Amino acid sequence: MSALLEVRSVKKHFGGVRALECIDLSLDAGRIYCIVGPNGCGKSTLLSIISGEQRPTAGSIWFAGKEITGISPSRIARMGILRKFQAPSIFPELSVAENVECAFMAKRSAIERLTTTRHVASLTELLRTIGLEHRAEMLAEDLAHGEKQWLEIGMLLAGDSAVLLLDEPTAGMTMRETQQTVELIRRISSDHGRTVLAIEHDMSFVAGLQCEVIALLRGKVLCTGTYAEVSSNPEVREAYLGTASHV
Ligand SMILES: Nc1ncnc2c1ncn2[C@@H]1O[C@H](COP(=O)(O)OP(=O)(O)OP(=O)(O)O)[C@@H](O)[C@H]1O
Repeated sequence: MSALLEVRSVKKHFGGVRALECIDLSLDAGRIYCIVGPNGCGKSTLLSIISGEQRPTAGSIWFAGKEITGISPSRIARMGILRKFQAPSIFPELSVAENVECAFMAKRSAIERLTTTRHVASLTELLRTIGLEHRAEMLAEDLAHGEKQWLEIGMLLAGDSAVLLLDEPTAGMTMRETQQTVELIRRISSDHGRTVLAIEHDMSFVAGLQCEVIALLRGKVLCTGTYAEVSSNPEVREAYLGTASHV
């Protein structure tokens, strides 16, 4: 089976700063991947190149067998690669259900909008997936921090997404919220078949996902493997505060 998303020999230089050096990645449909690495190693730059916000200095990005290098972020989003930033992009003055409704509206055709029974079923199912069915009528601005993040993930799911790019999805969350986010992302992959590529610093989150981990260091892929494999790699441990006990 060919990969859904491929990063081929991607470099990104900002003047003399070599943010990325010859990155190759191959992501399969429906699987979860986590990028880890110290501050400044190129994690955000890599996500920005995949989502089209930045052009690589060299190399290419391929999605579902087509080259998407240099395509605008909005076209890439319409093709099914959606990015979530740390600060949630939700409509605070709308209810939780209305927020998800907006995401459904953005993708549905006029005829589909008229088939309300099917739509109500999808809305209810989606709210259940993100654990917010009991909050459907609550204003989004009144949600707890973690719930706002789950709502935005739900909005990405409601759109025609094949790949979700998540930028530190558990930043600022309690341990319990982090654990619930692990469960949500695993459901997104197993039940909804979405590919997830997340950047994360919280190693309990990375370990909980039980996914392929990609360790970056100074713009290069240092190693890939399970959390246990990557976290026991001496170079990875060295990169995190010398012998880093938190990896
Ligand atoms: N627009 C830019 N102009 C110049 N240098 C940049 C730019 N964006 C990123 N860099 C540099 O590229 C390198 C990689 O940055 P990047 O933000 O991708 O790292 P990161 O791993 O996401 O870091 P963090 O974990 O702190 O978010 C850093 O040295 C950074 O200073």
